[in-house]
Amino acid sequence: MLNYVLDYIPYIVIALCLIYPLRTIIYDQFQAVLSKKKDIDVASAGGFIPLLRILHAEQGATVTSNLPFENTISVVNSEVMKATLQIGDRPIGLFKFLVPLIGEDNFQIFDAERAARFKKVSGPAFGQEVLTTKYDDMRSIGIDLIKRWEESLNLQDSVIIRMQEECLEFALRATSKAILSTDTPQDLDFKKFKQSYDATLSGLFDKQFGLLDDLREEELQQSLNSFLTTLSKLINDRKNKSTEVENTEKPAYVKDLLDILLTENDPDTGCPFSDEMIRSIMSIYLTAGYHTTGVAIPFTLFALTQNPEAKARLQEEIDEVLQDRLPTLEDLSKMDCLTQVIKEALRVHPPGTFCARLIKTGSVLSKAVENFQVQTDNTTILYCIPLYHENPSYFANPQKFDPSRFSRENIKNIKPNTYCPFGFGARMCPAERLAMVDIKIMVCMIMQKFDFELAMKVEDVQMEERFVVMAKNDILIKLKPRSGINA
Ligand code: HEM
Repeated sequence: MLNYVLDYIPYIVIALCLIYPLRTIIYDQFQAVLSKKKDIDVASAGGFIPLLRILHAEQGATVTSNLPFENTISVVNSEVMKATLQIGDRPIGLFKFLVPLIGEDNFQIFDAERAARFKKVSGPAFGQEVLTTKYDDMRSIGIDLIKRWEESLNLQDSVIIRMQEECLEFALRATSKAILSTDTPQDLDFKKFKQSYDATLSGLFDKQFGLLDDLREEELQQSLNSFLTTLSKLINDRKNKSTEVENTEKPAYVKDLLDILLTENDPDTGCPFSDEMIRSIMSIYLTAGYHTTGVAIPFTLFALTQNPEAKARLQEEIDEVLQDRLPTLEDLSKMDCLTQVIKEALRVHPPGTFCARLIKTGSVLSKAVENFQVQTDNTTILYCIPLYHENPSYFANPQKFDPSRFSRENIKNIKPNTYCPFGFGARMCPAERLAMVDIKIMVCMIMQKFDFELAMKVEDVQMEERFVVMAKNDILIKLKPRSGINA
């Protein structure tokens, strides 16, 4: 045995001599392998949400390192969300990319007190009264779309719809109706308005990552100008109309958001809202309501195509409640199964990526958050919405699409501060009710009129992080006629 080992000694010595001069290179390579995980960034992770998924898997509920922003941590914990419910400040940098669209001084980054004062004034714009007044108009937009699809169906047995694209159109129209009123000018070229808006949002989003070449930069500037000019025209038309109405007899009228901005004082200055601020606020509300609602509808339909039992149950409810008539606002509020399906779809496919709060120096947080390394020292907390929704300690079997989680019996079992498609606390979405009605109108009327199935491979339904999480290749839905209402 000893002889056997001795035979190899010369080889070992030669190998060591060869390796020794290369020791630094080998060490560097070894370090590179070890640190590879640390180098992971948004691009190599495949997006910001996948990056957060990886970092949370490595670091636990609180991620304090390797985030692409300074003084920022990411937390997936209901106690931390609870402790920060009252915090109403956001970090300024987060929405900087939208400044060309919404201006430097914009509601998204109003500090807590200013935002609260504004919300008090604008709150009624999303109340029940406005919803009731606007409901028929919003539903008519849905009916227009459905009629268009039916016309295509007259010529063939089935039709394939780019559902995301179509529902984005619905969402932009419905949100405009809700906040800008029904009397949008006749000469508005809606397609152009939508195109310029889409190009603006997409251009601004990519620009922050340095992804615009000169051609797209030029396109962005043109689209932005076109969008802002049209928006100003809409606002001015309405302003003139308000004066006409004021000069004549004032009808009993429920104020929408634009009415409020045109008639109330800015609580911050005590003077009328400036034209610039009105345009900024309208831009923010449109932007916040458009893509979010527009993607929520196709993702709900997609989830139903993959869950035939839930689909059959919902179909039964729709047929039972509505028989052959159009859904009223009251009908929609009675349809429990519809609400549960949409809530579960928003859990599995939340349009929003993350919420953010700035914990200013001196903010007082409850003791409960001490364990989560949240310093009250000018720190931004990110709350990644999908990570809350897919956490198995909050939602058992989270990958399963199970609308019954939101049934009257089960909903009390959902841990508070874990379900957050519309955000949470002081800066929660002010238009949850409006958004739910918009989604319900479309899902309900589509199911009343059509049988539907997915018209693409499931694996081709891919998420793409834009301003919201969108379907990269759209969601293709095949529609076939079924006996239903005569809209
Ligand atoms: C499915 C549809 C929608 C979803 C999923 C959604 C989601 C969200 C989320 C996650 C936030 C951030 C909340 C936070 O920071 O805690 C937010 C804020 C906001 N949303 Fe929505 N939203 C939807 C529809 C709408 C609509 C239709 C409008 C208006 C017409 C709207 C207006 C706003 C505004 C103005 C804010 C900022 C609130 C603030 O800064 O205090 N959203 N939304």
